[in-house]
Amino acid sequence: MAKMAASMVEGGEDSFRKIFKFYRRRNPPPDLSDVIDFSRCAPGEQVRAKRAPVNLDTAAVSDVEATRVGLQPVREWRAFGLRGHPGTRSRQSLNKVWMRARQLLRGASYCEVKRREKPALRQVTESWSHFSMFQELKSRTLLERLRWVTLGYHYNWDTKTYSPSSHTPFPRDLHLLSAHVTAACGFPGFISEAGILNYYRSDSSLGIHVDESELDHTRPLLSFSFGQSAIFLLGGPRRQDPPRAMLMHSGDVMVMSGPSRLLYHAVPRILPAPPGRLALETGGSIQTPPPQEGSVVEPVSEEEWAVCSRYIQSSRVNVTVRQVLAPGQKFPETPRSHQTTDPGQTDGYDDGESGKRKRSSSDSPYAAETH
Ligand SMILES: O=C(O)CCC(=O)C(=O)O
Ligand SMILES: [Fe+2]
Repeated sequence: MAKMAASMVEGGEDSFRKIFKFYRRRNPPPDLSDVIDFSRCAPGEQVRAKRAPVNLDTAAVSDVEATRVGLQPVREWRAFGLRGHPGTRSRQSLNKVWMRARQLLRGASYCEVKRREKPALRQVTESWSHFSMFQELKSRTLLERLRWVTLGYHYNWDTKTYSPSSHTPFPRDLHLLSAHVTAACGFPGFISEAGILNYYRSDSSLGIHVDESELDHTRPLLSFSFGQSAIFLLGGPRRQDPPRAMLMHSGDVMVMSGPSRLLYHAVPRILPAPPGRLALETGGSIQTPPPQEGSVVEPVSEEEWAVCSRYIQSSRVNVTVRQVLAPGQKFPETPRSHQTTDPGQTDGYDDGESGKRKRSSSDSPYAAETH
């Protein structure tokens, strides 16, 4: 079975879609032996050929700065790159930084939320206060329906653009967290301008896509994962390039930078978190974590913390943070529409089965449901 995924990699044209379907399959469940699990790499261990340790700039972020945003000191992070990734020439096409993230599901309480409502499939954009958002989320059914939230420059799913007319201030704590992670990875001066939070239930998936709507691609894209684990497929610069499968666990941070910034990727499957993994985030209980001295992270109420802790026992939350503009760059007068696929593809985010899923403003391209 492991051979099956491997042979698809040689398959050419549709190999990404085939592998996506292979990992999404319910019956029989797929063999996961080809899926890279960075968490199984002990610190200092000589990693297999595919993986390579990444040098972090430990001087870029002081221990105090790291602690303030909920990070461990940089010297304690375990960072890996992916060597010889198919479709890239980079020997370190992917940096994966391991950290202990203390704050969870914070995105669910950020204001200005876009959400999709079922069964009316109505997309609404609303300004919600922190409090009313939380009140809404307490309703189990609403929480189950939540698929995505946007921050900063809100992404327009129809035009695939960001614009200055749809903007709310980017949360300071998430920006500082992102700026410290990028600085430690060798990218100082990162400005967090847009965020997309994806909420995954156990049967959710995210279709094959590339994130290219940002106007400056020289800046890295960050991805923070919380809750249940996911199989993440990282392909090449062309839609059909075969992907490599890896696990994203709670607390993982992925930094897509350099040539890997514009690689196709997808999430075909959500998997239960390894035993004990979520205890890191919840501190082993559903009690609110004690406030850290000097912390920049907004405090959460006990009630809010309990809802979030419960939610991630069965769901996955992924937060991507993007810099949209280069320093000093302005939005064009007439926004250009971005295609998120290579020529020939009409649908930016597909679910691995061409034509099956049509996108519109009432149908979020993110966290595509499998059913
Ligand atoms: O959920 C993930 O790990 C990936 C999310 C992603 O690719 C995106 O938001 O563009
Ligand atoms: Fe993406």
